[in-house]
Amino acid sequence: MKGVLLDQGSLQSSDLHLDNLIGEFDNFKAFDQTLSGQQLERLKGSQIALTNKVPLDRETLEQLPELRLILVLATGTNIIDLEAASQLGIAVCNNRDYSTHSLVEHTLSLMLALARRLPAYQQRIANGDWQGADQFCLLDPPIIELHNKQLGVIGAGASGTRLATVAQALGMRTVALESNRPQKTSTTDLPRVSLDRLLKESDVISVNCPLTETTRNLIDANALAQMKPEALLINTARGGIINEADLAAALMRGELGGAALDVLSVEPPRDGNPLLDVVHPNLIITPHNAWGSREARQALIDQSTEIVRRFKQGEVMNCVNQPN
Ligand SMILES: NC(=O)C1=CN([C@@H]2O[C@H](COP(=O)(O)OP(=O)(O)OC[C@H]3O[C@@H](n4cnc5c(N)ncnc54)[C@H](O)[C@@H]3O)[C@@H](O)[C@H]2O)C=CC1
Ligand SMILES: O=C(O)C(=O)CO
Repeated sequence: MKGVLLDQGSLQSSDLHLDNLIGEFDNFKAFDQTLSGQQLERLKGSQIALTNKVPLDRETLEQLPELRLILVLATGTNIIDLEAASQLGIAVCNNRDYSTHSLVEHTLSLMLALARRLPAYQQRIANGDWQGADQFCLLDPPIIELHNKQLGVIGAGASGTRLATVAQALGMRTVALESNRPQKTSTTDLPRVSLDRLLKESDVISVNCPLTETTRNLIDANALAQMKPEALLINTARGGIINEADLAAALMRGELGGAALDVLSVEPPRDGNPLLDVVHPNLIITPHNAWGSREARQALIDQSTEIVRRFKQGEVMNCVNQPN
C-alpha cells in the first residue's frame, strides 16, 4: 500500500512518534508542504492520500484512479470534494475527538479573556493608564461575570458538549443548536434550541459545527443583529461559518461585546482579511492552533494509524462519505 502525506509540516511533528503510522505502508512519502497544483503529481500511484489542510478537488481526484482512501488528518473535511470522492469510489475518513481537550481549553481561554476584557486591560497598562491612575485599580471597560450567564453552542458534538460541561462548572446555563438526532445532547443540561433563540438569548456563543453548505455564512449580518449588544462570539470551528465582512462591520459599529476567532476563511491569511483590519478593544484572533497540543497531535497520528490498519483489513473507520 502506497501512502502520501501532503502537509507533514502542518503537524509540527518533531515531537511526535510517527513510526507506527509509517510502518503501516509498504511505501510512504511525506511532503512538508504541497502548494496548489502540486497534488496530482504527488499523489499519482498512491492508494492512500493523507492531508491535513491541502484541498483535493474533483479535477484532481478524477485523475487518480488508484486512490482508494483520503485520510484527513483533522476533524473538518471541508477541504475535500466529498461528492466527487463518493462518485469515484474513494472513501474519505476523518479524525474524531482527538483534540477535544486542547480545543476546549483554548475556547475557555478565549471566553474568559473576552469576559474579563483582557485585551483592553493589557492595552491600558501598555498605555500607562494604571501607572497614572487615581485609584488602585482600573474597572473600565466593565468586566462580565460568566456565572449565571448563558452559553449557546452551535454544534453539540465532541467539542460543543465538552465546552458546555466546562461552562456549567463555571455556573453557566448552556443551550445548543444541533442538527443531529437527539441522542448525544438530550440531557436537560444542554437543551436544544432554534438558532433564533440561541442568538437572542445567549451571552456567549461558540461555533463548534463543521463548515458545510448549510453552515456557510450561518452567522451573517442578520444573525449578528439578533445577538445581544454585549454578546461575545467565539469561533474555533471554520472561518466560512461566520461572514467575516459582516462581523467586521458589526464590531466596528460597536454592536457586539467582543469576538474571538481561531479560524479564518482563508488560512494563512496572506492576502489579508477584513477582521485583521478591525481595531476593537475586545477582539482576539489566534492562528488556528486550538487543536495543537502535543497530546492532541499524537492522538491524531495514533487514530490515523488505526484507520490505515483497519483499512488494510477491509474496514473503513470514521468514513464521512458514501463511496460507490
Ligand atoms: N480550531 C481547531 O483547531 C479545530 C477545529 N475543529 C473544527 O471544529 C468542528 C467541530 O469539531 P468537533 O466538535 O470535534 O466535531 P463533531 O463532529 O464531534 O461535532 C460537530 C457537531 O456539529 C453538528 N452539526 C453539523 N451541522 C450542523 C448544523 N447545521 N447546525 C448545528 N449543528 C450541526 C454535528 O451534528 C455534530 O454533532 C470540526 O468540524 C472542525 O471544523 C476541530 C478540531 C480542531
Ligand atoms: O481538526 C480540525 O478540523 C482542525 O481544524 C485542526 O487541524
